This record gives sequence, C-alpha cells and structure tokens, in this order.
Amino acid sequence: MRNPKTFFRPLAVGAPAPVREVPFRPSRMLHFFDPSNAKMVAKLPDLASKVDVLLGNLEDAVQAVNKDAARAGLVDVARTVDLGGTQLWTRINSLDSPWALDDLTTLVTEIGNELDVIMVPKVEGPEDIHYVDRLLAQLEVKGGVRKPLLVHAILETASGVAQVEEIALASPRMQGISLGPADLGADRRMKTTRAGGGHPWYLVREDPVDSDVHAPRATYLQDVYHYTIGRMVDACVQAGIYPYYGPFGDIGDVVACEDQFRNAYLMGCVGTWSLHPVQIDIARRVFSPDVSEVAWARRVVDAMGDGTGAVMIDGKMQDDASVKMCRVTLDLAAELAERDPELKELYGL
Ligand SMILES: CC(C)(COP(=O)(O)OP(=O)(O)OC[C@H]1O[C@@H](n2cnc3c(N)ncnc32)[C@H](O)[C@@H]1OP(=O)(O)O)[C@@H](O)C(=O)NCCC(=O)NCCSC(=O)C[C@H](O)C(=O)O
Ligand SMILES: [Mg+2]
Repeated sequence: MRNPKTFFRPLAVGAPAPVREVPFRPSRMLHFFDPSNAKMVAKLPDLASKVDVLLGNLEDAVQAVNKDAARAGLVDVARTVDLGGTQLWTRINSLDSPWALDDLTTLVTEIGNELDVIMVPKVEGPEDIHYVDRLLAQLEVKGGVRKPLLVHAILETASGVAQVEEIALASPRMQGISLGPADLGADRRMKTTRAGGGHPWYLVREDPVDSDVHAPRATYLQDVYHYTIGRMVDACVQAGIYPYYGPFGDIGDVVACEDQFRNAYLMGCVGTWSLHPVQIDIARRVFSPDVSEVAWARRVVDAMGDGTGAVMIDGKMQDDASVKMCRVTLDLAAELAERDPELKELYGL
C-alpha cells in the first residue's frame, strides 16, 4: 500500500504526473477488434464514427501465431487511421504470458501518445497493478509520453474478485474495471460454458401447490454474475473509477444481449464490450439514458426547486434523494450529448 502523501508522485523520474481525478469520457461500448485481421482493420474508419472506444485486442481471440502481427497492426492503426475524437484502448496479453512485456514496451514507446487506456486481463490482485504502474512510468519516460496512460483491469479471477477494492484503489492510473465472465467462470470452476449472459439452469422455483412438487411451477432466472457485478460497481465508485460489463458471447441473440447490457446499466455500469458490429447499436441504446427518463428527471429537479423537502408528482413522492438520482440521469445525458448530436437533439439540450 502506497503512502497517501506520495500516491500521486510519478513512479519514474521524468514520467508525467498521474491524474488526480479520472475524467468521465463517454465509453458506452468498448469495441474489440483484432489488429492482425485486415478485414476488421479496414472497417475502423467507419466504426470510429459509431463507437466511443476502439479497443485493439492482443489477448484471447488473437491466435498465438498472430500475436506479433496484432501488436504491429495496432501500432500501424494508431499511426495511420484517423479516429477523430474516438478513444483508442488496447488489451494486452496477461502478465504471465510470453507477450505482455513486449506488448507494453512496444505500445508505450511507439504509440504511447495515441493510446488512452491499457486493459490488463486476469488481474489477480493489487500487486499486478503495482507492477504495471511502475513499468508504465519507466516506459513513458523512454517513449516521451506526455500524458499518463490509464489502466483498466478485467475482473476474471476469483482472487481478483476477492480483492477488487484493493485493485480499484491500487494506482491513480486506474480508470475502470470490466467483468470477464468467461475466464472468471473457468477460474471459479463454475459449470457454465457461456461467455456472459444468464444460464437457463440458474433459477428459483415457485412453491408447490398442495405439496405436488411435480406439477408445473413458474421458475425465475437469476444472474450468476449478479454478486460480482454489484461488488465491482461498489469498488469502482469507492475509488472514483468506472465499472463496465464485459463480453456477451452469443452474438446472434441480440435480444438477450440487450437485456444483459441493460441489467448492467441499471446496476451502475457505464458501458460494455462490443465484440461484433451488431452489438454496437445495442450498447449505444442501452447505455444512453432513455428520453422519457431524462424528461422525468428534469420534471422532478424543476419541481424540487432548491432540492430539499418533499413533493408529490403523479402520485410519487420525491425528495432530496430523488433529486440526486435524477441528477445522475441528467448529468449522463448532458455528458453524452456533448459527443452524440443525435442524443443532444432527442434530449432537447
Ligand atoms: C465473433 C467473430 C469471430 C465473428 O466474426 P465473423 O464470423 O467474421 O462474423 P460475421 O461474418 O458476422 O462478420 C460480418 C462482418 O463484420 C466483420 N466483423 C466481425 N467482427 C468484427 C469486429 N469485432 N470489428 C470489426 N469488424 C468485425 C467481419 O470481418 C465481417 O466483415 P466482411 O466479411 O467484410 O463483411 C468476430 O466478431 C470477432 O472475432 N469478434 C471479436 C472477438 C473478441 O475480441 N473476443 C475477445 C473478447 S471476449 C473475451 O476475451 C472473454 C473475456 O475476457 C472473459 O474472460 O469473459
Ligand atoms: Mg478473459
């Protein structure tokens, strides 16, 4: 644990000073692409205008034989593709892999000024973040990087979940945390083969009528990752960073994907991963406040005047806490409207 008095000191002489507050930047969808896949790379100029974040993935889903090509491809993308105001993130290989050191060394020294956030997979505890933190400071000096790179951890080990609060607070570079349900499921020995989403066998059942346990009864699905998402959201909020849902692997099931994203949004996540172009619009729709919610929030805030006391609107009690909840929606709407002219018009801003 670092001394609070030195927490914001650069970890290498000449490295940029760490940020004191992680700025909110729209990141409703972190769109994954494989930089060694020419077809995907060709789509980036068009995708850049549709997504908040393009994420050059170097880890899982990139074949071992393509690891070097993916890293070199990402350098090329950063240098040659005009992404406008869209953020460029990367996911490096896991810290115990043969590629992670080369990933960090190459990316930071060659395109450190073009990258916004580095996603670190399979984080086991704060020590992994401390390692990356110091190394990044050294590489920033070497590469002449002007702004400190931010770090995003994936919550996909049982050890990581058990220490999520320490991970979130491990460095001023921490930008956020995503759920990695597939690796987490494997690490925990959960008996599921699905990358994200619910599971039809994880349910609760109504009581039997007249003790007839075999008669048909309603069942209700539960979310096997609900506990982890809740814990991740609290850890992030406590640390002043941002929580994200992760992958929804059933690309064809756009309906369940939307449900899963919305559950994460309602629980406090600010965005999610999109693995395929078809998931981009779903994420935009879900992680932007609904127009009717914005209108309602504005009505409540207006009716509450200085924000204290209590009033009734359409039969519902509103008080100071209601105003705070409504401001969450209004602030998000205003922040997203800055980036998304269509939303600006819809919200009447
Ligand atoms: C899942 C895919 C392998 C599917 O690809 P494909 O079979 O090519 O799908 P389509 O034929 O439907 O594709 C249509 C066209 O769209 C292009 N495409 C597909 N995906 C992308 C993309 N992500 N970005 C840009 N363009 C994309 C195709 O090339 C087709 O183009 P064209 O032929 O010209 O029309 C593929 O979508 C994919 O690989 N997606 C990314 C997968 C990924 O990154 N996985 C890792 C993240 S999830 C994870 O790691 C688990 C997590 O860590 C955990 O533990 O939970
Ligand atoms: Mg994973």
